Amino acid sequence: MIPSLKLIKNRSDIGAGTRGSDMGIDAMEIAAINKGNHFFHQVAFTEIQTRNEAVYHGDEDACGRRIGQIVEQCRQLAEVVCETLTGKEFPVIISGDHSSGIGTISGIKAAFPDKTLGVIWIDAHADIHSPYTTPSGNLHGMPLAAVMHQDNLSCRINDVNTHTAAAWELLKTLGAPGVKLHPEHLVYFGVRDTEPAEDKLIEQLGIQNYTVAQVRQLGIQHCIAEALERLAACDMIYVSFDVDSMDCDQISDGTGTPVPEGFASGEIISMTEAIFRTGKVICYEIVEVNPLLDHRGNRMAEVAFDILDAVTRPMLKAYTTGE
Ligand SMILES: NC(=[NH2+])NCCC[C@H](N)C(=O)O
Repeated sequence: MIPSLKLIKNRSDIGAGTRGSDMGIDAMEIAAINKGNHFFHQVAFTEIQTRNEAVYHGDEDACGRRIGQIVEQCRQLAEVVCETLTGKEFPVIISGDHSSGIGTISGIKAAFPDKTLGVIWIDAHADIHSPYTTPSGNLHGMPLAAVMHQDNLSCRINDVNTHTAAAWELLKTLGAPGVKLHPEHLVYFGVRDTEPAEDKLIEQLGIQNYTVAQVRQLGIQHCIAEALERLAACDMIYVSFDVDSMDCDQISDGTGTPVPEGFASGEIISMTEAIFRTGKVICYEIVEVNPLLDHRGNRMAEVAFDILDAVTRPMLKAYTTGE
């Protein structure tokens, strides 16, 4: 049976350095309305309470900005993701910034502690820093290190205070104890803007990244088939789509950390559809749409909505028609 889809709106932007990704959800809804598409009206949704007022507080955590509030945000998101999955629904999450990945993965592991998780992370960034290596202090650059328990201390550049260090340990244990994702069960698509500490860790852990050029040269179906082969031992797959994986020059700069030479939206759709065809995907997330930074009207949100619509349409159709 195909589970019914549950939309989780997580309007949190405090893991990013620039404000406004909390408005990405509303920008996508407006894009849908303007296209005459009733997705946001038809799909059941839950909203996660935000802590975005944290931007007004003094922040002592230079190596993990607003980390205390992000622990709470991710804890709450994890609870809702877990409830959704145990209620046999399929969570589709729209988040502000990508620190949400900690909450989502923690929720999946809370729901299925004994199952092996595979993650396909479609992003321009590796998001594998820890407070010890981050150049910015922004938590949206750290979600994968948190769930994989990778502090990467051999590349340490920061002195981390005790509050940040304690909150980081809390982030690692959200939802379920232990490592939630093993490096061999993570596959990147489109990563092209990293720092040396990330490059070293990726190499050391042997994490696979399919670059935009490789995907074009080898073909989408080939790369996805290979990626899925790598995740053959995984019982379930989470697809995390950061819109900055797309080409900011060709599509839009409506995202906090835009990067050129990325994917086209059609490529993202084909890749995601191929991943969904495995039947193993149990959760899908879109992040980092920031309409305040968009120099092309509401284009990033329009494109992000088209992708959401395309990848969820078969699921929606199946459960409304009972196929
Ligand atoms: N999810 C994102 N947009 N991440 C951007 C991270 C950028 C940079 N690596 C940092 O840690 O600050």
